[in-house]
This record gives sequence, structure tokens and C-alpha cells, in this order.
Amino acid sequence: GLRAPPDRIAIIGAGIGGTSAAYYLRQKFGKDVKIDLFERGEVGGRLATITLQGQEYEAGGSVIHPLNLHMKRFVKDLGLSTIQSSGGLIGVSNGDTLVFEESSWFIINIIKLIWQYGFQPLRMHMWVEDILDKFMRIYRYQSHDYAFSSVENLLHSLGGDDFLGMLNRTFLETLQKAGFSEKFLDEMIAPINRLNYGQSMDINGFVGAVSLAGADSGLWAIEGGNKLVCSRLLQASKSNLISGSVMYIEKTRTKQTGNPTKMYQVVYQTGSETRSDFYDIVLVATPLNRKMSNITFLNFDPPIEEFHQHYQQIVATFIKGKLNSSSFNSRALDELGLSTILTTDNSHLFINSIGIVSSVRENNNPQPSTDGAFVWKTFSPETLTKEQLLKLFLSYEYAVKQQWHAYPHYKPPEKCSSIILHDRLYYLNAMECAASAMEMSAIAAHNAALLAYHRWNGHTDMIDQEDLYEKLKTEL
Ligand SMILES: Cc1cc2nc3c(=O)[nH]c(=O)nc-3n(C[C@H](O)[C@H](O)[C@H](O)COP(=O)(O)OP(=O)(O)OC[C@H]3O[C@@H](n4cnc5c(N)ncnc54)[C@H](O)[C@@H]3O)c2cc1C
Ligand SMILES: CC(C)=CCC/C(C)=C/CC/C(C)=C/CSC[C@H](N)C(=O)O
Repeated sequence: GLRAPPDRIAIIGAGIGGTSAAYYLRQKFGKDVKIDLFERGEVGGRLATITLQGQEYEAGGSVIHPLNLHMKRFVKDLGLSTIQSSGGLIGVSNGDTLVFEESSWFIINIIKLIWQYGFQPLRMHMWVEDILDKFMRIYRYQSHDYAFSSVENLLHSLGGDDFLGMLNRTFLETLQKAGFSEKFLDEMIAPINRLNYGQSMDINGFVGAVSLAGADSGLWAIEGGNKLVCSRLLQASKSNLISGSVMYIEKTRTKQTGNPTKMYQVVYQTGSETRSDFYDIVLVATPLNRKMSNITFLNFDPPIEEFHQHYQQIVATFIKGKLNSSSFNSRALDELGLSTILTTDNSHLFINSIGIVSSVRENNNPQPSTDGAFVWKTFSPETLTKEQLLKLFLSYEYAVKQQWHAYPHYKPPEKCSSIILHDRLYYLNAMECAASAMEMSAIAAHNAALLAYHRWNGHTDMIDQEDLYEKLKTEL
């Protein structure tokens, strides 16, 4: 049976996690519940664009996988358009020379790959595909309304002990065990990790697999900027956006008269004013650590302790200029013709990657300006100095940076925080301990909305069901 829907729900954070949670909560609880979405910065969060000389570029989350079905669904349901975002030739530099260089001839590439690495690239492709295959079971579970109370339970239902094991081992250990060679891991896989997560092969195996999926073909983005999906979800969910910074979430001491269910008081700052409101259900859709959200939990028994997940700093720098190809390669001084250069872990370069970018309105075919300059984006752990920029570029017109607490610093064994922090208080970004990506936040949001709904209605049979895959197989 169903009880009356809650009166008011608060969501903290209007990134892809918070806005998709609003969307799914509206679907589950119906039109009468009042949903407040708190945001202290911009709607979109880590999905953001930067405007340079009148052109917008993705400065945060930029590419989406062709099998990220929630993101695909949003685009369709919200009337957005897509652009293709992979393309161009890739090279890998160790700081002195290019250890791998893609050719524009398909067949030459195949021969080069086999020559350098045997059948390892093909085996790796199959390894990632196998994981992706199991990962995709989540869509089936969620379309049947099943929810999970922890990240571990969710992963276990997708791929059993093998999936859970990936959280506890480094990516390096995982791939060495699978028989991949050191040369291949150093020259191909580590550079992809450095591009996608700014980290070494010591990240957990699961995020490693997601990182490799992020190097698949067919990657896409939302025309006009990925952040548009957030503002559209917000609109479609008919929630109320509150521009303010949440400071405390307090468990109310006594039952309020008239409405015994409103358990939580959310205290927030807007402008110079401090305000507060009472809610039946609260979803936290931002990483809980002091640097990123600074939210304190008051009056909970047992107490909700401070979270210490360390987030990796990444600086994205946009530079319009002419690349100095000799900083990546001792041989050729002429134009490399590469559009992305990755780096190996042992390179003494101060950047993780550098690539030509197109604006959020161009389908992937970036053109140089009349003097031959492109817009490049680098990722680096630290802000680039002028001296470093002049090493990378023969000349440049501008260099503009955007700094992020980008994603967790992965360090297996991964201890994931609970999704249920208290009775009706949920934490979406607990999911990031497995892997951080737009689709992971959307999956966490769908899960939290289902979890909140089932717990509100006492439907315990819809939570943490064992052997779901087998159960749903027969239910075609
Ligand atoms: C440089 C970079 C590149 C990336 N590239 C990709 C990519 O190519 N593909 C991909 O899939 N993923 C990528 N990611 C990861 C992806 O962007 C994130 O996983 C995803 O956007 C996280 O969304 P979220 O809603 O969970 O969190 P966030 O986007 O961080 O949203 C949290 C929101 O909460 C707000 N907030 C925090 N504290 C408070 C408070 N106290 N009160 C009110 N509001 C608060 C914040 O302002 C923020 O807007 C990238 C990330 C970065 C940084
Ligand atoms: C969740 C699944 C199954 C797939 C997601 C794959 C994906 C798109 C991973 C990318 C993750 C990420 C954090 C990328 C960072 S930067 C990469 C981008 N190419 C850029 O240049 O900005």
C-alpha cells in the first residue's frame, strides 16, 4: 500500500546528481510534493562552460559514453541535441619522445598497435566490454524500480564478488593479474588514466574500467554545453531553486505540532541572511567534505561524523596558441598533426594531457584561426607558470584556467560511505568512491529517489534484493 506522499523534500546541490534526483523524485512521488533544490554556485556544478572570445568550451565534465543510458534518455526527454566529441589523432609522450603516435590510416594503426603491443589492445577492449555489459544491468534493475542501500550492494548485484573485488585492488594489480604487459600498461593505459582521472595506476580497478570506457569511440556531448541538462532537469521537475549555501542539517529535537513527519531542519545562508526550513526527506547531492560543501550535521544520534574523502585538484587551462611540438618529441620539429597528446606516468612533463578543443556548438572539426593557432586544453595538477606555458607553446594569445576539486583521490581498498546517513537522509555522492562520472551521479540519483520512495512506503522488498539478475531474466 501507499501512504500519503511527503510534504517537502530538500536536495542539496544542483549538479547532475541533484537535478536528476529532483526529476526522479517528481516521477515517483507525484505532483504534490514540494521539492526545494539548494545551490550555492551555478546550476550544473562540475558541468560548466568557460567563455573565451565569445566561444563556449566545456571546462568540467565533457564527454559522455554512447551506452550512458540515463544521460541519453535526458537528452531525448528534454529536447536537447548532441554533438560528437571524439576524433583527431592521439599521441603519447614520455616527456622526451612519442612512445605511441596514431596514424590517420586505419590499417596502419592496426599494424602499429599489433607491432608494438600484440593482441593486448584487443584483449583490453574485450575486458572493458565485459565489465560494461554487467554494469548495464543497472538500467534493467532501475526500470523495475529496484533500489540499493549501499554502493557495495549495488555493485555486487551487477557483477558479484568480482565487481566488489575491483574496489579493493589497484587497477595495476587487476590488470597485471589479467596478464597485461608492463609496456602496454605504461604506454597506453596509464596515460588514459592521467587524462581522465589525473591519477596513476594505483586507482581502484572499477574506476580504471570507467576510465577506459572514457576512451571508447562514439563519445558525445550536449550541444550548447553539458550543463544544459541540469537546468532542463530542474525545469522539468518543477522544483524550487534556492540560491544559498546550506550550513547545517539538524535533526529536529521534538516532533513539531501539526506535522510529526518533518524530521530535518535545513539551515542555509542566502546573501547575508540565515534562513531555515523543515523537511520530511533530505538528499545530499554534493561531496561531503569541508572544502567542497562544508555541511555540518547537528543533533544526530549516533552522530554523523565529518567526511574526509580527499578530492584531487585538477587545473584545466585553455590556451589559444601554436604548440611547440618539440616539448613532446625530440625528433620532429615540424607540426605533429596530433590533436591530443597524453603523457606517461614517469614523464617529467608538468601536464597530464593536452588536446585541441571545439566549442560546445561545433561538431568535432576544430579549425585554426588564420595564423594557425588552435584552442588547446591542458589538465595539470598545479597551475601552469608562464615559463611552463612558454615551453609548451611557440606563442599564445591567451591562457585562462579553471581549477577543480575534480574527483576523489582513489586509493583502494575503497571504503565507501553509506547512502543512508539517517532514516530519511540520503547521500548520493557516496557513489563517487567507485567512480566519478556524470552517468554515475545520474545512477546514484535514480537509486536514491527509488530508495527514498520505497522506504517512505515501507516497501522493503524493493531494496537490496539478492539475485536480481536471475529474477529479472525470466520476467521478459
Ligand atoms: C575537469 C573535469 C572533467 C571531467 N570530465 C568528465 C567527463 O568527460 N565525463 C564524465 O562523465 N564525467 C566527467 N567528470 C566528472 C563529472 O563532472 C562529475 O562526476 C559530475 O559532474 C558530478 O556531479 P554531481 O552532481 O554529483 O556533483 P557536483 O557537480 O559537484 O554538484 C554539487 C553541487 O552542490 C553545490 N554545493 C556544494 N555544497 C553546497 C552547499 N553547502 N549548499 C548548497 N550547494 C552546495 C555545488 O556548488 C555544486 O553545484 C569530470 C569532472 C571534472 C572536474
Ligand atoms: C560510467 C560509464 C560506464 C562510462 C563513463 C565513461 C566516461 C565518459 C568516463 C570519463 C570520465 C572522466 C572523469 C573524464 C575526465 S576528462 C576527459 C575528457 N576526454 C576531456 O578531455 O575533458
